[in-house]
Amino acid sequence: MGCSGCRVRLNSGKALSKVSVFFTMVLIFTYFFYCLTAFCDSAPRTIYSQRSSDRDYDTLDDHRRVLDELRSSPPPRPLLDAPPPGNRTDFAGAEHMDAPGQFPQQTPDAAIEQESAQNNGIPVSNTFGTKRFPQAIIIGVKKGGTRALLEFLRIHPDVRAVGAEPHFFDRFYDKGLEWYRNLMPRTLDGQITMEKTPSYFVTKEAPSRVCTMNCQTKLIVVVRDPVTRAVSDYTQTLSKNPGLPSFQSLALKNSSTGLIDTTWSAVRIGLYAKHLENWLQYFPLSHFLFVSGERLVTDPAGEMGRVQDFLGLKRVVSDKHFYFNQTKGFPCLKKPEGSSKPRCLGKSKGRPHPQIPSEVLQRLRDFYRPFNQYFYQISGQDFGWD
Ligand SMILES: Nc1ncnc2c1ncn2[C@@H]1O[C@H](COP(=O)(O)OS(=O)(=O)O)[C@@H](OP(=O)(O)O)[C@H]1O
Repeated sequence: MGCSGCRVRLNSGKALSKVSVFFTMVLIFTYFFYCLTAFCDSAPRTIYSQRSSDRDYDTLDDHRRVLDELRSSPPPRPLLDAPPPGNRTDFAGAEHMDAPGQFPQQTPDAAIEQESAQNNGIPVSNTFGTKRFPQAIIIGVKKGGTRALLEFLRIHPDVRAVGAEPHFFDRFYDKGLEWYRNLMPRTLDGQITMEKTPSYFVTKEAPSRVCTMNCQTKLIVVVRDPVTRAVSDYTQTLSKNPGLPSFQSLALKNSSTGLIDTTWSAVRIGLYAKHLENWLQYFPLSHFLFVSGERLVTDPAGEMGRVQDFLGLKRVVSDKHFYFNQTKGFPCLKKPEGSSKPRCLGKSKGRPHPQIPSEVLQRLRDFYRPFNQYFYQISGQDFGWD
């Protein structure tokens, strides 16, 4: 009895081991089948496939890290390797307004990143719309009021603009048009892409280059009395280099003759007619809008009306967006895009100018007069600087 029990146990043991061998074989077969059809993730890989997979993770990590860095820290990094001495504050985000804040002055990358950050962390601008070449560019003039104009325009829901100055058509042209297009914010159909780089107006090659991108581009030039503009330019340089020689010693070739030194950029930039002639070789006058830098201060809404008409936009930006800030001495925005606070431009916009001897200013005024007259003639607008 005892032995027959042993046999039964022996037989059932054999049957069990046969079943387990069968299942093991099935498992091994299935495993190899999956490996052969490349679905097997746990199979040992070749060195190449391991590397490429690591690379995928690295890339993802890199993207995540860069995005995190951009989100967590405001971007103090200068956009472009070497911004020109006269424009550094435009890149570094170094401009601070009198209370309660400042307009964005940051790198293109950061400006683009901020667009997504502004949507409660939902990268709306990264997912919708298309990066397009600008249909309109503020090409000048330096110290004319270009930042104010761009920030006023950015209130408009149909305008999307790069925050910083890309300097593509003067300094970074060799990076190629795709590089430039990539700096642009995404826009939906019907929205206008814009940028401002005031040095384009005085860059010889800029007109042909802009035309190579698109000869239909609309061009906006903010012009200001060239004498005040020169002093403003000098003030900016002086703020970065307190040891700078006096304005008069730079503006005059020699004090006894009173001849103006036209090689000094602060003087040369104010020869608007000369620079405009260069642009008119590539663009008809109808492609230009000349904005008065003076009226942009005294009547921002009026000047913005002209700009919106020129761009074919609905007149959205109006009186109700501005108030005159007595402390700043300039118009400020009641409620700029993405903020609930009223804001003025940074400290480097609208700063006090040093006292310049009146005879030097008069000498400059006399020098500019014929150029101004000629500019009024070509542009068809009298800015009343004389
Ligand atoms: N609303 C408002 N707030 C402050 N400043 C204003 C404003 N509107 C025009 N301006 C004038 O803009 C001048 C600076 O011009 P830009 O922005 O073209 O300068 S830059 O070329 O970008 O450096 C700046 O020149 P300065 O007064 O010499 O600082 C201002 O006079």
